[in-house]
Amino acid sequence: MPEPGAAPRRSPQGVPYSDLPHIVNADGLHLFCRYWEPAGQPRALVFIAHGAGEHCGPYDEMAQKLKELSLLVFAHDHVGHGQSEGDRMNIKDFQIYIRDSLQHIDLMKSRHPDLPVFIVGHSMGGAISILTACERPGDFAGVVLIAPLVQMNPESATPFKVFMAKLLNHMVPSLTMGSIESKWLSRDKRQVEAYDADELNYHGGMRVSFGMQLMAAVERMEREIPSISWPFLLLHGDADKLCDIRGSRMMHDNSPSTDKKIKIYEGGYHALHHDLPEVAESVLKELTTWITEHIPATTSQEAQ
Ligand SMILES: O=C(c1ccc2nc(C3CCCCC3)oc2c1)N1CC(N2CCN(c3ncccn3)CC2)C1
Repeated sequence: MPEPGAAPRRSPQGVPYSDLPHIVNADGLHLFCRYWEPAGQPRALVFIAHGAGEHCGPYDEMAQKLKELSLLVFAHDHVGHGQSEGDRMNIKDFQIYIRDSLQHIDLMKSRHPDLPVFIVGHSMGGAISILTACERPGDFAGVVLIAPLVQMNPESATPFKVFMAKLLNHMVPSLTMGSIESKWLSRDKRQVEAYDADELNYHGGMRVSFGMQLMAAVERMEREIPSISWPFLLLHGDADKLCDIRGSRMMHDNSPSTDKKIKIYEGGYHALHHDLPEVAESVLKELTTWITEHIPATTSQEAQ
């Protein structure tokens, strides 16, 4: 409880968190949450992990589709993103994203103990999803990964550039690197304009220290992939200029999971779920179908 008379904690946009759905993470930071609850009894829980520099608002359309299928969808803005507290798009340890995700997932599981849990993650949110599922390998009915960050692009992250990033991280960690233009992230101009106009997105350059955390997450995933046994669906565009599709191919080919699927979108850009309408529609169809097919039959259904 806040100290008596203390000023209310407010979001970066100045809104008191007492007026916003939120959780407080282990570091005392307020994380803005969104919930899409079906009218009747939910069939499953779905946690959406957004990517770097964005927030969970743009996943509303996806969440509404899942809610229509009686799935209870929930998400939060990661530390330093959107309406949550924290230094903008910066983190001292990537594990914080995973810890906070597990905190939110555990909260929702405590409210719905008998429901299967799924995770959907995009880009860096895909890395968060993978490492979260790796921490609780038996807890998730499935993981859907949309253009996940799994591997660095060998053209952009050359050994020399990685060496320089590590050197700069020791010298000037807050130095910002160049950022990819949003027009290379989606072929739908309206989506690009909406992304660029969204003030809840981070539009600055990526700090070297943040890039190092992403690289550390990539190295962690490389070590984890040979032991991944949970079900997953990978959706990736082969024209992705940010998160190399080779990472998704490597995960699909090298994980021992017996329930894995990869769907490649020819010409697809990074933000597949916000790419051309026919691609975005297909992504929604693929993930909603895959999730509903992976909801275990309930004992009452089995009895029929
Ligand atoms: O999670 C990410 C993201 C951002 C920058 C990244 N840089 C790396 C490299 C850096 C060097 C070390 C290895 C990793 O990985 C990144 C992931 N993103 C980009 C965000 N998406 C959100 C949706 N987008 C969108 N939406 C609508 C219209 C246009 N774009 C595209 C950008 C999420």
